[in-house]
Amino acid sequence: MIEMKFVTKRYAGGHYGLYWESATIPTGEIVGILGENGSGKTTLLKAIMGIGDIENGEIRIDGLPVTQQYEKMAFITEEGSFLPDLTPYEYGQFLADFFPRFDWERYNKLLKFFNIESHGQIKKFSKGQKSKLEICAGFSKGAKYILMDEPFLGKDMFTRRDFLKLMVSSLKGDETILLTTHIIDEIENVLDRAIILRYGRVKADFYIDDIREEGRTLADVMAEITGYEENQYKEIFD
Ligand SMILES: Nc1ncnc2c1ncn2[C@@H]1O[C@H](COP(=O)(O)OP(=O)(O)OP(=O)(O)O)[C@@H](O)[C@H]1O
Repeated sequence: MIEMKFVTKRYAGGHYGLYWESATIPTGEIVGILGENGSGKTTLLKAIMGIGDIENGEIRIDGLPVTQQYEKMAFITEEGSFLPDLTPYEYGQFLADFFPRFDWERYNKLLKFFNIESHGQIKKFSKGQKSKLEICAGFSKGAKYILMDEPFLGKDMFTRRDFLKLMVSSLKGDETILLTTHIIDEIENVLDRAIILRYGRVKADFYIDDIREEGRTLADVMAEITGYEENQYKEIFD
C-alpha cells in the first residue's frame, strides 16, 4: 500500500509541483496518473520514489519510507536507469545483484518478445529499443510497486498494444502499478483507477468501473475536469 499525507513540493518561482492532502493506493491496483502537461505527474512518481525531496508530509510504502523499500520498487522512465556501456545481459547481472527477486527467465522472455539483442551495446540502441529494455528490466525486478512514466512514449501502435497485453498477462496480481500517460483511450480498459491532476493537485480520483456505469469515458471526464473546449483553436486562428 502506498500512503501519502499532506505532501507538498514547490519548485523555484514558488509554484506547487505537488499539493496533496492524502491518498491511499492499495496493493494490486493499476492506477493511471493523468493530467495535462505540467500537471505534476512526473513530480508525483519521483516523490514516491524519493527522488527530489518533498517539502512537507510523508509518503510510506507498506508502512515504511521508500528509502527502506527500494527492493520493492521499479521506476520505468524515459531517461532509463540502465548503464549505457553494458549489454542487456550484463545489465541483467547488475540488476540480479541488487534485486533479490530478479527473474532471469522473465527478463530473457521479455528481451526476446521485444526483439532486444542481449549482447548488443545499449548505447547503440535506438530510443525505442532503450525504452523497451527499460520495460524488460522494470518488469523483471520482482518489484511489488511498478511506477511507469510515459511508458508509451516513442513506441509504435503495435508495440503499445503488445505491451499492454503483456503487462496485464505478466502480472501476478500483487503488484501495484502507477503509470502516467496521455494515451488514455488505449489504457482505459487496463486501469482500475484514475487520478487526474491539475496544478499539482488531485482534481479527480475514481474507479473506471464507476464512470463506465454512468456511461462516461475517461476522455469525457478529462475534458470536463480540464474545461477543454473542442473549438477553442478557432478563437485563435479565426
Ligand atoms: N526541476 C524543475 N524545476 C522547476 N520546475 C519544475 C521542475 N520539474 C518540473 N517543474 C514544474 O512543475 C510542474 C509539474 O511538472 P511535471 O514534470 O511533474 O508535470 P507532468 O504532469 O509530468 O508534465 P508532462 O505531461 O508534460 O510530462 C510543471 O509546471 C513544471 O514546469
